[in-house]
Amino acid sequence: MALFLLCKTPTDFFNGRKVAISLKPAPPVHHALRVEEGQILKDMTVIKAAEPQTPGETAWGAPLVWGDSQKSAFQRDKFSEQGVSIGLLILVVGTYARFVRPFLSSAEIHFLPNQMVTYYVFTDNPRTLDPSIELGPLRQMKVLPVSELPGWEGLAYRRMVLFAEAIRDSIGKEVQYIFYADVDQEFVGPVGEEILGDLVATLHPEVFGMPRNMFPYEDQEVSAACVEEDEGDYYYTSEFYGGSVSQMSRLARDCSLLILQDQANRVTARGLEESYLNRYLIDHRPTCVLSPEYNWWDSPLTARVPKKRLVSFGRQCEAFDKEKKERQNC
Ligand SMILES: CC(=O)N[C@H]1[C@@H](OP(=O)(O)OP(=O)(O)OC[C@H]2O[C@@H](n3ccc(=O)[nH]c3=O)[C@H](O)[C@@H]2O)O[C@H](CO)[C@H](O)[C@@H]1O
Ligand SMILES: [Mn+2]
Repeated sequence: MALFLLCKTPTDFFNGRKVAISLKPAPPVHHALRVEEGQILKDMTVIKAAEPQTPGETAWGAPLVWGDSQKSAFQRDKFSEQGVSIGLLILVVGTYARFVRPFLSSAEIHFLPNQMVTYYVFTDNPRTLDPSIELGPLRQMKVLPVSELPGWEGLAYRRMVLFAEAIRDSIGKEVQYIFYADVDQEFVGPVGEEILGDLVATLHPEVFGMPRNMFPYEDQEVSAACVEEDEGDYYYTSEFYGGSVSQMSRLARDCSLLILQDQANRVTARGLEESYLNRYLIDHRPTCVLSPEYNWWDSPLTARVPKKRLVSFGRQCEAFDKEKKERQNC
């Protein structure tokens, strides 16, 4: 069954939206692949089961990081001697305010606990952070007010621009490394210095282990995010990525240009920001690839991992059926 088509032949792969001017939440990958809830395509299960579980390196020689590997332990030792400063960017707008406290509390415990971390909270409502959250001695928080981002549509178009400007104007002068994380997640296991690198991207847990022709890259040729059939090594998640200041500055700037180009042409990539990020990461291969331990949720397609470290509750909810969504207050 051909589940993926070329840029030249736009299809209804993602809900029949050739040109989606009004934005709709991106469908979970198992929906995009037409897998019914709880029912996995038999051949796909075989393909996924046959994949090596914890490869240590990418085809281009970048480390593929599993937190409990020896290489990761070595990397942690190396950095623990020198000390680094890291900025963690989160966006908290509208109803997503409900996620910020659990997110930050979990980051205090698990996210680079022995390093200098500054949380940069982009929010339309700084009061969300009252009363202030108690932070560890090496940690601080900076609130960056954002305005006029009505709904997801405004956010999706403006988010990368916001980051690019903030990195250029302030953040870039204050820290050595910058990570972005979706706020609808929680750290549930240690995330240490093994994640540090120049350009760091995380493998999408539902796509990891699938053959290349199943990757849900953008396929509309009119989109700046379009990926040709012979391109692409991995499909990355948009929920967690990072790198050095210069690399993150370039990533945010270039992705925002791709997004603005599509906006001008009244086109939207079907996977929204994830599509633009994947396009960028094909043109600029990551120097460090994080395994799905660093972006995990439970769904029929999710790869099994030795340890869960960062779990997406937002995407977890999307993977539930209607009844479970109600039970879990999604
Ligand atoms: C908005 C959107 O398309 N979400 C869909 C997208 O999740 P995603 O995980 O790609 O997006 P998301 O809903 O988590 O939004 C990304 C991030 O933007 C911020 N944010 C977003 C919206 C908002 O009203 N306020 C706010 O602060 C927040 O930090 C959030 O974590 O793909 C999922 C499947 O894989 C589901 O289909 C989600 O419904
Ligand atoms: Mn999310």
